[in-house]
Amino acid sequence: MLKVSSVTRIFGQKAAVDNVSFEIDRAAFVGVIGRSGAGKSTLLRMMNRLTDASSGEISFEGRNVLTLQGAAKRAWQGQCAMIFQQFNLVPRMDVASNVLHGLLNQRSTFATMFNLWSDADITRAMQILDRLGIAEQAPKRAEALSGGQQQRVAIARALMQDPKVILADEPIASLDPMNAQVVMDALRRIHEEDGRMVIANLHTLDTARRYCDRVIGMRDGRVVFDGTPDQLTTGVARDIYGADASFNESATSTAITGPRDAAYADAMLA
Ligand SMILES: Nc1ncnc2c1ncn2[C@@H]1O[C@H](COP(=O)(O)OP(=O)(O)OP(=O)(O)O)[C@@H](O)[C@H]1O
Repeated sequence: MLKVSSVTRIFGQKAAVDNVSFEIDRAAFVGVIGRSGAGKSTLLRMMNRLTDASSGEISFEGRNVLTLQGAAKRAWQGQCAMIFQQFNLVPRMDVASNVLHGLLNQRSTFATMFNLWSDADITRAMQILDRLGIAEQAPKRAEALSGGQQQRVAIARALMQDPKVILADEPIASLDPMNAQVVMDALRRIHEEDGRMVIANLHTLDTARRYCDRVIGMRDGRVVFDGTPDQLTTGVARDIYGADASFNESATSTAITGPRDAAYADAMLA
């Protein structure tokens, strides 16, 4: 499905991503972990074509997305929606309009400028907000919402594109543990219910272990681990983070506690 082959990105003298290769053959939930500066964001940004690769290939369903230009590139960016640590919403715009802006790639500039959304688009935006438990926030300005709610608006905006892949760059790094759990549960549910691939950069081990089917560990631009959460032992984690024997897992923990079950998630979303 997604094949990353010998991808490198050089900034100045430094390889931010250094000859990275891996394959994801189904719509899995994949976590990418590693210390700050390991190259996680650069890797995701290359997939989404926000950053150019220096060399290598990234193919999705058999097509190299790194060479796409113009409309084909925009169409690919529509298929792999990106979610950011800082949500990247328009703060003074209402929540529903922020979500509708997920359609930007598919609409003319004219229609977008004048907010000419069809009834079907508006209904869909509201259904997606409802699914994420924040429909009642639709008329509010995005900036009036909590961080966890804003990230769910960003997820709703991504879903508006009906993407095959969701790329999440540190989606919970700005959130408290409770909101982090709500957002991760939402991403996991979207993955399970819709069969969308999720690739999430995560800075905490416990989150990666808990939510991901597969974890890729990066260090200094290279993949140093690629396996299941079970294989991600403390020793392996020490290697990925480049820490010595005093490595303490809790230093990379969001301290999410409590059972991950539907009732709990529903209570949080209510
Ligand atoms: N636009 C840029 N220009 C120059 N250097 C860059 C640029 N973007 C990233 N880098 C460098 O590339 C390396 C990898 O950065 P990247 O942001 O991909 O890492 P990361 O693992 O996502 O870290 P963080 O979690 O801190 O974002 C770092 O050394 C960073 O300074």
